[in-house]
Amino acid sequence: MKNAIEAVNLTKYYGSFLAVDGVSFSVKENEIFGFLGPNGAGKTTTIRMLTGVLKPSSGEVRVLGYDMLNEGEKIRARERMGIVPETANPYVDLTAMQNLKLMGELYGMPKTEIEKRSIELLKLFDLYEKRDTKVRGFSKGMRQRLSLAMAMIADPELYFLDEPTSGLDVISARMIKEIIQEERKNGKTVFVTSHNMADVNELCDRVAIIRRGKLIAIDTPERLKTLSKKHIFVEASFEPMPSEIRISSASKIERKGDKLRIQTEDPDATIKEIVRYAEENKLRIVSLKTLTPSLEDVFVELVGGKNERD
Ligand SMILES: Nc1ncnc2c1ncn2[C@@H]1O[C@H](COP(=O)(O)OP(=O)(O)OP(=O)(O)O)[C@@H](O)[C@H]1O
Repeated sequence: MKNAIEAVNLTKYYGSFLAVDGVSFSVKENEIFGFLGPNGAGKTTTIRMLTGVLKPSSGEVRVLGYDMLNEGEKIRARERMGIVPETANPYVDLTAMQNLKLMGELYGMPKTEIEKRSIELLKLFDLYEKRDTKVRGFSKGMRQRLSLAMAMIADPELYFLDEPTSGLDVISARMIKEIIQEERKNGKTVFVTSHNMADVNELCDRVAIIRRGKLIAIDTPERLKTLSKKHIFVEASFEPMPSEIRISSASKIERKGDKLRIQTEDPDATIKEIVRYAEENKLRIVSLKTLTPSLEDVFVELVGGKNERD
């Protein structure tokens, strides 16, 4: 599979302040790739360099095979991208329909196609009834839905979405996430920044975590969870319940109601020991399960639980 995005040693200084520090990664075609980090970590700066809005201090960016540092190639790449910036900005004095039409014209689409696609998108985002209302009267969720609709007008191959669900009502956030997933099914690639672990966990095939301008981890959500050393527990309950149990691979054993909660860095070894222990002591295992950490646990552990530049 080809790469939709390739960033090599991407670096950005604002004056003497190093905001993005030698970041390298690639995003495969048809992947939903999450870019996760606390406030001020460098997510927006990175997405702006990837989309050609901001020139890197050094490093290389290729998007859809185009060199984003070459002006001519950048224009061709941008024709095939849909972008929702951090502060999404449909014009408030235009209606929803007018904003979509304007965007379609910017992409150079034929008039009849703009009309057809706009109606389709207004319906998809549940904005059709409001098509002739000025955006000034729209809620934040409606504006964000419209912004994504505008990014979708020319049916791009690749989306860049900066915090698309941040601060939205539940219904708008859900709708946006569903449409992102639907677009992936249609073969599209999505690069999405977020500081919301739950969203990233739910949406993304792979996640990069950025901290103080540096990439500190990049993997699937499930594999990232295994990076956590502190938060893996095995819960077991036996009949009869032993008053004491010795498990050499456990780092801590606690009684929790009718279960034993066993903290471990090696759940595989611990589970095998529990089964052996039960057999040797003629105990029946009533339940046995592994509690893996949430992506949030891992995130807090890796980034230290603080916003970057507080
Ligand atoms: N134009 C600028 N001039 C100077 N410093 C800037 C500028 N833009 C961003 N910064 C700083 O660079 C760092 C990274 O900012 P950036 O907006 O990329 O972070 P972020 O991860 O997107 O954060 P947030 O989640 O708050 O949007 C921050 O410390 C920010 O204050």
